[in-house]
Amino acid sequence: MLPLLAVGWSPDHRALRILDQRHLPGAEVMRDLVTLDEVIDAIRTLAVRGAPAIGVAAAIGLAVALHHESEGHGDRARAELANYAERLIAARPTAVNLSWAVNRLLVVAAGVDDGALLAALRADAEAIRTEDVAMCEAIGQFGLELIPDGARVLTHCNAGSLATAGIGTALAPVHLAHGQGRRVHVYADETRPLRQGARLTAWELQRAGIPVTVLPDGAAASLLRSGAVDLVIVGADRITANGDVANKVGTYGVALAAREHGIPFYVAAPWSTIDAATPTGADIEIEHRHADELGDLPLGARVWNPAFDVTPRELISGYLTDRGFVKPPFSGATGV
Ligand SMILES: CSC[C@@H](O)[C@@H](O)C(=O)COP(=O)(O)O
Repeated sequence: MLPLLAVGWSPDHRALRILDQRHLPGAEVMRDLVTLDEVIDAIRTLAVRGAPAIGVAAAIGLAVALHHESEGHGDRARAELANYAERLIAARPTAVNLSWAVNRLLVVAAGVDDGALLAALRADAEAIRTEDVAMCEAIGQFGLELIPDGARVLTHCNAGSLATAGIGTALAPVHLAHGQGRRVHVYADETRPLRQGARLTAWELQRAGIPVTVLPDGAAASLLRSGAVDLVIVGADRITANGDVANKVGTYGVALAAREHGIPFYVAAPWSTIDAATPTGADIEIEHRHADELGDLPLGARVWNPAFDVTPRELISGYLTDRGFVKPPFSGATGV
């Protein structure tokens, strides 16, 4: 089976290449993006999505767009750098990996002269991509102990290969366990309103030959009560200093139900998702999205459509990272 390329470079390294997730599961459409507007639009519309993937996309996209739009002149690129960085960071506010990646490139830029700027940005964007691949692999290796033969795992949203440059975060141990011949069954919450679980997680797991059952979000509590699930693993968009976790809306409800029914609830994320500068989940900016995403509604109906929610640390059994299982507080640590 060919590895999944959700985000990376075009073969000539002149463009950001993404698998446009808006077309999944129906069609596999690869797109090459070169302008800043194209990159921002792809992030906003979830053509590329998932916290680590949008960090990688922003890093490669910034390097590529600056090169393209400054026609390769470092002095012109430097004049645009701060403005491009600000616009990219504003594309989606909740996943810390986006600002983490862009700020990392700004630090690199500050350390080189104009003549070396574009090459240095490209090199660091590539380093962010390869580090993400390695972090996913490490998360998978550390997480293997959670997935014995016959494990039944519930997940919410998509924190797999489609959400990273590698084999995913929450799904990394699942992919590796399956690769070792362990039987594993995944229950994928549909994940309203954009259906990342039904469209993306189910597609990714089927492609890998891993058995998957999709359920409506509203059925997750009953499934957990039924005894059909051994553990829950989800990804994260931001983990604050005290251990609170922002992830796709609906995660909090799953965590509450898991606690009620005595089922372990794990969060898997790379170190770059830990935001030690933000004290608690209450300090996280939660992205709100357009009412259209909720489908047909009576004219004039009011809508509350947060893209993420916060799960408090008390509900989290363990934090699985590329450095192993870690415990809050994370105040001494920083992903940046
Ligand atoms: C490894 S991805 C972790 C999270 O980013 C993921 O669980 C999630 O909430 C993605 O939300 P999305 O709105 O699809 O970008």
